[in-house]
Amino acid sequence: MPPTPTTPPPDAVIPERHPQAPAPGTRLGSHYEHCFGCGPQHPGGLRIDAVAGEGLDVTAELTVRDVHQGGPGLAHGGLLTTAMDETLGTLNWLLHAPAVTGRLETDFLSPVPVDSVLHLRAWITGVHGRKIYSAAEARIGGPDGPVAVRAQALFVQVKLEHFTTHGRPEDIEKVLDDPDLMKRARAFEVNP
Ligand SMILES: CCCCCCCC(=O)SCCNC(=O)CCNC(=O)[C@H](O)C(C)(C)COP(=O)(O)OP(=O)(O)OC[C@H]1O[C@@H](n2cnc3c(N)ncnc32)[C@H](O)[C@@H]1OP(=O)(O)O
Repeated sequence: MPPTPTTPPPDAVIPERHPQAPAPGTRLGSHYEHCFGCGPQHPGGLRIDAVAGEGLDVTAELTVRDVHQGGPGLAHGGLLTTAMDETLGTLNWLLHAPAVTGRLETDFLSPVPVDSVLHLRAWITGVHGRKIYSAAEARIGGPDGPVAVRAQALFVQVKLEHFTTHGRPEDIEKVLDDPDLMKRARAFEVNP
């Protein structure tokens, strides 16, 4: 593939897994209960629950449901991009570096019928300053099935202020008022 802004530059590095990264096999759960990508409280959300891999990688599964349709009986492409975005976002946990999507490129290789189980995998391809480069794929029918969707991304590391400055105030306040410290931290992936 030709280089794009999501291709790591030659002097990007592959960092170490953070010493406090979740152990391989750990379910990462939801970072925010109302998140469209992973929140259990979201009625139509994707409820992605990624699992930490051995290295700088994660896996997840997504069952495509009726509410995810674009064409009749087929997954909406934007929805599939969201699944890639969310899975890529969980890589933050392996670096302990809160980061947001700056750029996300998605290739749709084959249609994805409703009721399909997608096997998602995401991995870090390089880090350069605040920029985290990563890639993901979604295989259909099993972890070794054909690749239906492929993505490359550039995430940019941010500070807590990114969320507290820009988020709708009532939602930020609700999170900050939560007595559960872990929930507060995870909502912003500030101290994963
Ligand atoms: C809590 C986690 C939830 C996880 C959910 C899944 C992930 C998400 O969907 S996050 C939500 C979607 N993303 C966003 O809302 C981000 C919106 N954008 C922004 O806030 C800003 O543009 C942001 C933070 C990405 C970059 O801004 P800023 O911090 O000022 O950095 P900036 O100096 O512009 O860029 C830093 C570097 O990234 C590069 N960069 C930034 N954006 C892009 C881009 N779109 N394409 C290519 N390069 C980019 C810059 O060129 C710069 O490179 P260099 O260091 O070599 O000069």
